[in-house]
Amino acid sequence: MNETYDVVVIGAGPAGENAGDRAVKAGLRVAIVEKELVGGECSYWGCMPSKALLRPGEALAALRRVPGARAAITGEIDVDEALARRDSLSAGLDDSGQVEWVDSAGMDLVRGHGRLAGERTVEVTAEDGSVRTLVAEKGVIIGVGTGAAVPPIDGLREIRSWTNRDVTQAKEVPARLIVLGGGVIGVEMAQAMRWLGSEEVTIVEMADRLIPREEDFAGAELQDALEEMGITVITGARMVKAERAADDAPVTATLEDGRTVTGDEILVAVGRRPLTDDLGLDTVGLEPGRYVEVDDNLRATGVDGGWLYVVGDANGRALLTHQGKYQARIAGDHIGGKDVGRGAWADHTAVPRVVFTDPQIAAVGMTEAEARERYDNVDTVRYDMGHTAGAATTGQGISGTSQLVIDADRRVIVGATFVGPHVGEMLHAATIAIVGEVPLDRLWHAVPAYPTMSEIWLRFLEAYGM
Ligand SMILES: Cc1cc2nc3c(=O)[nH]c(=O)nc-3n(C[C@H](O)[C@H](O)[C@H](O)COP(=O)(O)OP(=O)(O)OC[C@H]3O[C@@H](n4cnc5c(N)ncnc54)[C@H](O)[C@@H]3O)c2cc1C
Ligand SMILES: NC(=O)c1ccc[n+]([C@@H]2O[C@H](COP(=O)([O-])OP(=O)(O)OC[C@H]3O[C@@H](n4cnc5c(N)ncnc54)[C@H](O)[C@@H]3O)[C@@H](O)[C@H]2O)c1
Repeated sequence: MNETYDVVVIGAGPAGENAGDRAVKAGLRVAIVEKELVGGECSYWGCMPSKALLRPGEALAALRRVPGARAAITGEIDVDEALARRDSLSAGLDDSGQVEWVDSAGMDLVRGHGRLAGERTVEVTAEDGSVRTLVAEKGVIIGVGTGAAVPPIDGLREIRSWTNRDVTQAKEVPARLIVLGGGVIGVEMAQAMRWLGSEEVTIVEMADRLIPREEDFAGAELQDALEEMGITVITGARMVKAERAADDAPVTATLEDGRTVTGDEILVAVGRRPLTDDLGLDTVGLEPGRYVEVDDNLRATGVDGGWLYVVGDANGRALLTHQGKYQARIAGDHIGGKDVGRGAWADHTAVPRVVFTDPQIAAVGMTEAEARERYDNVDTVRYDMGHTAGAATTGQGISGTSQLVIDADRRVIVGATFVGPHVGEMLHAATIAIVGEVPLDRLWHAVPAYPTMSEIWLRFLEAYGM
């Protein structure tokens, strides 16, 4: 027999959970389908465990920069305690807390693999093979997320390798780690593993710099910091082969120029693929295995009737928890009949991004290159965080380039990048300035407190001639 709801959400990650929650708050009856752990990738194999693994090293690095305090460091990182903290922050892979939350939010949890079976219909196959059919009178919200992409490198798919799941839940720190991909996961996990005791960490990145989607100075300054702590960074390199003589033997990776790198583990971190291949997309005229294109109300553009929403990683707009949750709130409100204004327009103009390494890279809005494509007159202004009084009082040797990208015709900020310890906490000011299109002449009156690192805002404006 079919079970009828107003809304069926497929995928109980951060995006699906939030979309369902908002739909309930709008008075709708909601079922949420989950095939693995309620909470999704972020809670167990993403944001939370990765930040837990980085934090001890980051805290120690911060203390080492403080003369007088650094003498108090007399030991090493307690790796067992660090891993236990990781376990705690990822709930020991136990989703009972999240299940309780789903319940308290008023959603019905349906365990199993959900698939569309035509318009407004979801079939859920449970682990025991039984199938339930859920009918969604108002609509279906897809929030199925992504999995690690594994490139077609000779041997790589055949040997034992690590994805984000293995590295974030590692029980031991490998002595030698090869990291394929110098994007966000690659650099964060390379630094975490090095801090936690890996003797040799080698990053192999195809592009000519780390974090290639951000400003070039950011990747270069991060590379300097990683190399200084003993990490080998190879950029502009193509891996052509990966092999192990036996499952427990070391892995040897061969690069296109003949160089080889040896490790105990190899982490593959070259991007993601949407989990839309086995989702019944073909039953509603969409192509399986792709990111589903959506409009700013998060409705799939290729589906008539506006009943299918896709939120979070699965629409490929911005593979970030906060952005998925933002979309989810808009989708949940929209399906509940609320006025959502222009919808998820910030996806195009003001996506905040933080790479949680030391130094951090924090960016929002457009890079300089993106802005130059979009606007006729673009100015940039750079300043070194190290020259602020806040950096001097925080510690010794703090430095890092920061930059504003300005649409000179409107005199508003359209992009910002900060490099330095803990600069992620500075990012929201820039996000507000971009979203609010705050004119620079008005910003002049937003006076940063002395002595904070936020004083860089004053220095930016002075450097811009104000
Ligand atoms: C190592 C790592 C670190 C990260 N760090 C950060 C960070 O610091 N900050 C940040 O903002 N982002 C971070 N991210 C990205 C973040 O994890 C994702 O953007 C976020 O999890 C996406 O949320 P989602 O709800 O769209 O998908 P997911 O979290 O992937 O959840 C999707 C859920 O759907 C379920 N599902 C899939 N298919 C089906 C199906 N057919 N039927 C039923 N259920 C299904 C899955 O089991 C999963 O539970 C990180 C990612 C990784 C891998
Ligand atoms: N702090 C955060 O917010 C955070 C942390 C981790 C992950 N994430 C999210 O997860 C997503 C996935 O992370 P990711 O690091 O896997 O992807 P990514 O897109 O950030 O980086 C992948 C990197 O791999 C490189 N690459 C691709 N193919 C390659 C190959 N064959 N050989 C060598 N290098 C290759 C790319 O040039 C790129 O630099 C990110 O885009 C981000 O949105 C966010």
